[in-house]
Amino acid sequence: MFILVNLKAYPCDPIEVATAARDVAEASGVRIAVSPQAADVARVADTGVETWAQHVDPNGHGSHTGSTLAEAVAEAGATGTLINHSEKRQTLADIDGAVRAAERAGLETCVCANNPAQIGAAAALGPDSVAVEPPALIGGDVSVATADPGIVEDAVAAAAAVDDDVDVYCGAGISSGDDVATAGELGATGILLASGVAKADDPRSALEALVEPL
Ligand SMILES: O=C(CO)COP(=O)(O)O
Repeated sequence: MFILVNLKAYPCDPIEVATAARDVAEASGVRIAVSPQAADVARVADTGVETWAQHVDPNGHGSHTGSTLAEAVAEAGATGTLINHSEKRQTLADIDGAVRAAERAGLETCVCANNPAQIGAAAALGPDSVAVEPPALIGGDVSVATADPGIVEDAVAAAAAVDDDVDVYCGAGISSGDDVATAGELGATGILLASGVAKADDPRSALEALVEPL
């Protein structure tokens, strides 16, 4: 399983989380990445942890004030990017453009979606992975894998019907190793989580608990 820790705009110490994630990944052999604010990408990447951007815009270099350039986050050390997170929705055309921009910059891509129908549409754009995250469960205490296992299974089927090569992740409310294991049993090959680590009193212990059953 791939574990992607999205720090969103939470007031955590990104270096504390990044260092813990790097150490837990090394000790467990589980692939773990951290996705900080764009301004923190370089110093998070400097810890040695796999680092993802939270968003990139479809544009390349040019007159695009305020944009997050795929080339810039790649230059800062990111190796992947989320696109169309539930809290950073884009139009279909911009999602397509962002996937292409990320590819040009050599970034791995994960397009987020609310439900299986959107997962199918996202998979058709040819990203490396898609992630189903029901908005109502994001930031809550109940894992998507427990609250709505059918949405994970249906997302896996929707992606496979379009393109077998696109990995399917899931997220929302995931905080324990059991949640991660259950997501895997439903067919997900990775999870996205945020509050379970970014808001934990001890992010290192939270990460150790996540990988424990893997
Ligand atoms: O949005 C998410 C990850 O991208 C999920 O957030 P929570 O883990 O806080 O539910």
